[in-house]
Amino acid sequence: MKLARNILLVDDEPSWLRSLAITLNRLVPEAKIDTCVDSRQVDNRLALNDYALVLLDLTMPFHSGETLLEMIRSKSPKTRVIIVTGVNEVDTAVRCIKNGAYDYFIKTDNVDDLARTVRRALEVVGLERNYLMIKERFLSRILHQPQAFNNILTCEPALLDQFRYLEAVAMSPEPILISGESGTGKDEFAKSCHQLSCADSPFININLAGINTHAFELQVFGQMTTHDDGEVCAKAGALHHVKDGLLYLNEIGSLPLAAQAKLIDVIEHKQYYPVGSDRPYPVNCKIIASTQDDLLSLNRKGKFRSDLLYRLKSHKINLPPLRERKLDLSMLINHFINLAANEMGLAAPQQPINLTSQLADYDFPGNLHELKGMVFDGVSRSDGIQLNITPFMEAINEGNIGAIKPQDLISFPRELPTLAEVSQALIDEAMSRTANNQTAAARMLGISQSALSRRITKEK
Ligand SMILES: Nc1ncnc2c1ncn2[C@@H]1O[C@H](COP(=O)(O)OP(=O)(O)OP(=O)(O)O)[C@@H](O)[C@H]1O
Repeated sequence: MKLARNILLVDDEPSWLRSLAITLNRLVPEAKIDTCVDSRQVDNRLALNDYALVLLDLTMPFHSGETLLEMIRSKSPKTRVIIVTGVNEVDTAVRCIKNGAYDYFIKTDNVDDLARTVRRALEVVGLERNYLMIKERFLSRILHQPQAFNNILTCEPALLDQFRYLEAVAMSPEPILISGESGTGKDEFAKSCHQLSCADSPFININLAGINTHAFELQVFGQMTTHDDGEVCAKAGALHHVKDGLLYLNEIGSLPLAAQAKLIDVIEHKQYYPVGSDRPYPVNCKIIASTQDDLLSLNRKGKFRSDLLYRLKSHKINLPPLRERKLDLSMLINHFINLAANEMGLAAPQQPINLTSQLADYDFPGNLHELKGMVFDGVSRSDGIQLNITPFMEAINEGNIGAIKPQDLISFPRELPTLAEVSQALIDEAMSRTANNQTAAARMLGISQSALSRRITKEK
């Protein structure tokens, strides 16, 4: 399911139908509008199309609006009906609402009010359908399109759960937020979502790290420039190019506050204005954002808007770091060995049997980026038979140096010095390293300057 936006206008007056379609196209640009002038065709049109909303006249030849209302409510209960009629009778209006109409408008009513109601009804239908679909899919616990996850190898139950969740929410009109450290597979998840929701449409990835508001607007919204001679030059942005595909906004935590306000407008109103234009254009794409930052803590520091945070969090995927996915290690190493060997035109070397146990305590701060780099390095240095493990050992050793405590580096003579001697030696060393600056020496030794001064005086 995409956004609920298909509307059928039913009225026996062709000129009214035409003008209503034009007005709604202008005021609710995200809607896709069909018209039907013959009440006998309504049943057929509903069977062929999945309409979110029907705007229905009451008095028509062949079938009255009230008969059609009853038929639509029983045959297409997920379709909402708004009565738009010249009949200004309270009794009729009450009867229609009781029989399931979403709202009732008189043709002379303000058309802006009608447009607002149409937009609200589309949102209600979208949310209802979305909720039902997520519930059905998530409860089934079966992956319907496992091929969408072909590039994400895992046997970790926590990640397999995320596959099911992504499949359930991929068609939702709400945005998805993917969070996780660098290299945990956020881009791969966004690509899987593209496969699941709109594989035949474009996938556009925009990295927001370091972007300013103007650059964001130009890149995402595009620009219209009117020259002095009246000629208009248009430079399309990502929202135009992506059409009904997927827009992936990478590093959303880096977006400046002013640009966040523009983005929330896009998500809320499903429309955007190119720079220099006051004409709204509809947004038809799916939006995924990703972050390495803790957006809640950025929000507390006033660097991330609450409204954007809560809209993005409607569907949230959190990817665990590689250090919490050690079950996957061996499989990922083999996968990257094959990738590397393929790319370098070499025979794929074997993974040493004990490699993963040697890596058991290594944290992989760079996650899969780091593992991939190590394996590629190991393949390029290998003899074609066994993977060269030098890059892994270098990383483990570098990691261990960081973990060494100062006391591990001290070596003692056979006969131990007294505490007083060690204390004096430490003070002398600190004073000599700091050119007799007591404040700096005290900081080095972890005591106050007055405490150091007392000790020095006592020694004298
Ligand atoms: N489960 C996986 N199986 C196989 N390859 C993977 C898996 N997850 C990620 N990769 C690969 O690891 C590398 C890093 O993944 P990816 O770029 O998706 O991470 P990221 O979280 O988006 O990183 P960054 O925050 O730096 O953009 C990529 O080459 C990707 O193809």
